[in-house]
Amino acid sequence: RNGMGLRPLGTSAAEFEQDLLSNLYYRRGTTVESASTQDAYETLALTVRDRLAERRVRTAAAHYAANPRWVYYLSAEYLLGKQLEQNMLYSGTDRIARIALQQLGMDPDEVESLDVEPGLGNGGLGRLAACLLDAMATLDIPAVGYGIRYDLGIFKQTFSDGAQVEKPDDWSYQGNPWEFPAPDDQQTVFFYGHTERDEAGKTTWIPGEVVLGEPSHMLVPGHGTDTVNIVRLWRARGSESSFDLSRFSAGQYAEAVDEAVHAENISKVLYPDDSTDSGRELRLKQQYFLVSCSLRDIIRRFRLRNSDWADFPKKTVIQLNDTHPTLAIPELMRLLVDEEGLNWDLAWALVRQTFAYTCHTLLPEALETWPVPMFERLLPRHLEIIYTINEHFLAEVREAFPGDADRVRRMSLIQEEPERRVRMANLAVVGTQAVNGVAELHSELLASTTLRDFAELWPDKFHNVTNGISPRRFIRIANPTLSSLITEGLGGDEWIDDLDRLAGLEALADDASFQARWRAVKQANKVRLGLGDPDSLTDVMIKRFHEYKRQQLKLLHIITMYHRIKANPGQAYVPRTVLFAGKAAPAYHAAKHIIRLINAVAAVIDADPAVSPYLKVVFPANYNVTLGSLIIPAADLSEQISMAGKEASGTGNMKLALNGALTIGTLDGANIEIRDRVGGDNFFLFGLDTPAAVALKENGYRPRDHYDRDAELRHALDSILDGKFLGIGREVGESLLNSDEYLTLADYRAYVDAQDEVDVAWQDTETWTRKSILNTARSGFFSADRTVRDYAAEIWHVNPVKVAR
Ligand SMILES: CCc1ccc([C@H](C)CC(=O)N[C@@H]2O[C@H](CO)[C@@H](O)[C@H](O)[C@H]2O)cc1
Repeated sequence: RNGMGLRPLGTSAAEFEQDLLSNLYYRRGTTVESASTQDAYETLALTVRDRLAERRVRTAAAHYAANPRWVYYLSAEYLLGKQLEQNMLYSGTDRIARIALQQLGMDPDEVESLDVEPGLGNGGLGRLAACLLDAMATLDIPAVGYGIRYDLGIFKQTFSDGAQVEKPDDWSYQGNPWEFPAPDDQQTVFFYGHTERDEAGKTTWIPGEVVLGEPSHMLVPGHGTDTVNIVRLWRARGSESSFDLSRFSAGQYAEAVDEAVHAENISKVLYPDDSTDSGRELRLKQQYFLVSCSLRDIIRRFRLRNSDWADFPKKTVIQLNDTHPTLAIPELMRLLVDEEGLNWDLAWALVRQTFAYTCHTLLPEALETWPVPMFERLLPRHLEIIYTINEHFLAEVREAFPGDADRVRRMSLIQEEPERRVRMANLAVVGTQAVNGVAELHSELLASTTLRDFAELWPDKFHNVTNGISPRRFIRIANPTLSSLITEGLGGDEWIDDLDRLAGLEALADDASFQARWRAVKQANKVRLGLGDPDSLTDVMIKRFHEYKRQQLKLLHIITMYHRIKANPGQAYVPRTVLFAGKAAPAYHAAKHIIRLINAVAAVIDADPAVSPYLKVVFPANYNVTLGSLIIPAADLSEQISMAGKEASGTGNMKLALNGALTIGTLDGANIEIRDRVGGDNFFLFGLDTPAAVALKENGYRPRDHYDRDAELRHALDSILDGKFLGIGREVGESLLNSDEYLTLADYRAYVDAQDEVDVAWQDTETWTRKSILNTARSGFFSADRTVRDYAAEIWHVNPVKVAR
């Protein structure tokens, strides 16, 4: 019997098979003979889940006993990826599970193919949240992730005539075996209504709408340890009384369920924007729903072992993943002052010590602000609290910068002109003890531009924590063949949880046989991907579509190659497969025009026998964690070509370098730190850096100048404008020629020249392989474990709690 008084779950294939059978009979209610593949999948999932749940129980016991300082990660998005393969690896059941399934006459691959990816995020921010949760558990840090359990995740992308088409992603319509619903922990959330003050000055919020938040959690296992943390996702429900029986019996069926449907709409769908503030009221409702449910749950957990509010910040650090959960600041003030009766100053001191804020963008349009009238209607009490916070804060600003009215106007939590709006980024900075950017350049630019006023007032509040990625997800699971070659080369697999050990590969970078096997692994991964000629240079650009990321620049290079090959058919060319993948926000038309043009160019090249032997453009639909895990191991060249000063960090750049791809990139985001660590010889750098880009924009940038003086560029743009590609792309061509906000034409020549260097380098196979091995060997820094260690040391001040076996 283990510490929980239970017979420990077996580790042999026979014992696993036993558990499979009992789960098939007792939890799935069927037999081997009549079991469907879905039955087999659910049963397998439950059997694997049990082994992690066993650790979860021991983790909860250890955390309860330790009464530690907790990290609560509040995020509107989590891109967790498929769970089965990960949970089999972490529970050490991947081998025995396959044997047991075969024993029962089931095909493991067929069963595993039913695992679904919960697409509860848009891109970088959502995936980073998942990588950090994985690292926190692996480092034995007591932590809980809080989020929203959207019924519909990020839309499914298909193409029709090359144009993006969005379809709803009902990811859990077959159910989700990886979650534990906990309706008993439901919370009550208020909206609308008004506030009343009694003679003692105590404020009460009389809501106009009441909604229930029902949680379910998924296990977040650590790798190589027994810690199993959780991510708790809230789903909105109508209150008991929301079903109107009288209307129903009057035959008004729709009206009868109206209130319930209205409530459930709050967690119905993820907003598919990843850098433009939609400003929709439902989005604000989602954000408040998330923070209200989560804070009540955090306080419930605090009270299990503590009773003095003064201990709250000692036992609790809440990380705000961008501004989306910033309402947590006024909400905790409301709970402490209105419900717990603390005085304002004490409550404010506790709140500021409790929260920390990570900013993930530099784009002004991505910084959320909410119209005061909408805010007042939906959250009347919170607006009052924000006004009071602002009053105290602006007094502090006036004190520190007497007579500087402009600064007061810039720093105020309320934008006054042209309309009154609540500035969520300002509130996030004022209400937290720490603010960080996600790469060195980003953090510098935050302190010197976007949040400059605040950095001048509170310089010590500003930190940098460079992003990282889970080595478990993005090399051990995504690239098992490279992982076993590395394990062999290093004489052990400790590197997976201690990524700096990859440095040991440097000694093998020139070893001919190791090189040959390194190339063979990449080749096999290309064959596995099955998109384009495996012998060609696989040139990969995988990320959300946005003009600052400059997929349009990659497109100009493709068209230039096309023209060169057409113009000089006899010449030898490095065969290249250019792979795009990524979604555009449905309302982002400029990005969707670029997608359509890419597919048109791909079709024209594919149909051209003079070019297609040397150049192929592929664009697999519906980019997500699963597709990324297939593409990344097959990549030779990683496109990180954003306009300098625009990409906060990037994390795809780290995943591709870790898997041996060479980067062609600008001095932007984490590209700079990747180049510093892998070495300038092993990175293709080009383009304007941030100061040069800013200067060019300030001195009246004229894209047409580049068009006029660069023949290849002019030829490429003219072919777009003349409709040479199925008549598609005029909007793209005109916006480049007339506005080109992200300096695409200014960087064109340097980029094309750098790509020519790539072609030359590719032909020196040994040197290319050496550079590839060195990229992997020097990527240890970009482990999410290092990122979490930085957060823990600089911002969270938390310690690991070991879970006894
Ligand atoms: C209001 C709409 C909205 C939604 C999401 C966002 C995210 C912050 C966008 C995002 O995913 N940012 C990316 O975050 C990554 C993780 O830190 C960085 O690596 C990327 O550079 C950054 O673009 C902004 C605005």
